[in-house]
Amino acid sequence: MDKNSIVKAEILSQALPYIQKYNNKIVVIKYGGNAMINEELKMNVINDVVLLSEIGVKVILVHGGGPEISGTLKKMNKESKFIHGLRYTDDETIDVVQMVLAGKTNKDLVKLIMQSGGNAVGISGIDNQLIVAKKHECEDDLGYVGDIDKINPNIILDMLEKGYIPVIASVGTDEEGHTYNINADTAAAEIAGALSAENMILVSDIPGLLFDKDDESTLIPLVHVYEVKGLEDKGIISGGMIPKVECCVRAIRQNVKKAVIIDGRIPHSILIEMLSKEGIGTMFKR
Ligand SMILES: Nc1ncnc2c1ncn2[C@@H]1O[C@H](COP(=O)(O)OP(=O)(O)O)[C@@H](O)[C@H]1O
Ligand SMILES: CC(=O)N[C@@H](CCC(=O)OP(=O)(O)O)C(=O)O
Repeated sequence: MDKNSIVKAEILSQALPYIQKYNNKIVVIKYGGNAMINEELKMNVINDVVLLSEIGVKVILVHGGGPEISGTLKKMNKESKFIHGLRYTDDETIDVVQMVLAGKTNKDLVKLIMQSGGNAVGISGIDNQLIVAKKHECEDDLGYVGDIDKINPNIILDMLEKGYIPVIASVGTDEEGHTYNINADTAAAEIAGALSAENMILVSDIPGLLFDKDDESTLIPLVHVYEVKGLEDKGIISGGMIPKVECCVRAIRQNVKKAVIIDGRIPHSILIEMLSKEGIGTMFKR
């Protein structure tokens, strides 16, 4: 008997309890733009998403695309400005955000899922008023950056029911029809919360939450919600990590059982997180 076959069978059999645990359960995966840059890694992430869907997990893919938005703005000679991890979004920028996120990035991901053998439908938070937004409140005026007022999840449930993987771009709209730029981590957390998801996974290009953001060996594997304030006060959480961590906390507070930040650069990081006892990245717990 080939030794390799035995190892493979062993791995599959160890995954069985996790496959059973997640059967028919909703899992929200947020795929960030920084982990989308390399085509090979992109295919790796997409293959994992399709595999999970094939084994009966109700996967929802919420995506960002920050670097693509910045790249398009740069071609227009417009510099991007971020305040506390959120993009300052003026009239011109919101059009670019909608065009890039709900257009190219969304449809590219749908195409990859189809190529990988899955069934996907791409929508944005504007469709069927999935994400009802309002202007983001803070001391700085960020223009058309939105906070989420309400999630209308029926369209997602209909898609899942029919066996489609919903691929969701993080833009929303208000009653007057203004479009808002929503941080994709925020969109994932509110969607996960509205659907009481079993798990929310934020796929980025960092190992997880680090004690020292410039030293990848300083991973914090587990964070309790009550510890977050202290980490913020010590300045450990900054930039794009601020919305990410806040979203994990919000998801947990809305009864999502587990929220994790994982590294999309590691092949099959989603499967390692979901189907093995080792886990990966930073897990947030109540
Ligand atoms: N404590 C920390 N641990 C890890 N990353 C951190 C930390 N504090 C700030 N960061 C920054 O947050 C970034 C991740 O956020 P972001 O770039 O918005 O990711 P994504 O595009 O995947 O949503 C990292 O690249 C890093 O520069
Ligand atoms: C308000 C705000 O900052 N919105 C983000 C939306 C895209 C996003 O979140 O993309 P990543 O997940 O790739 O960072 C932006 O304009 O970049």
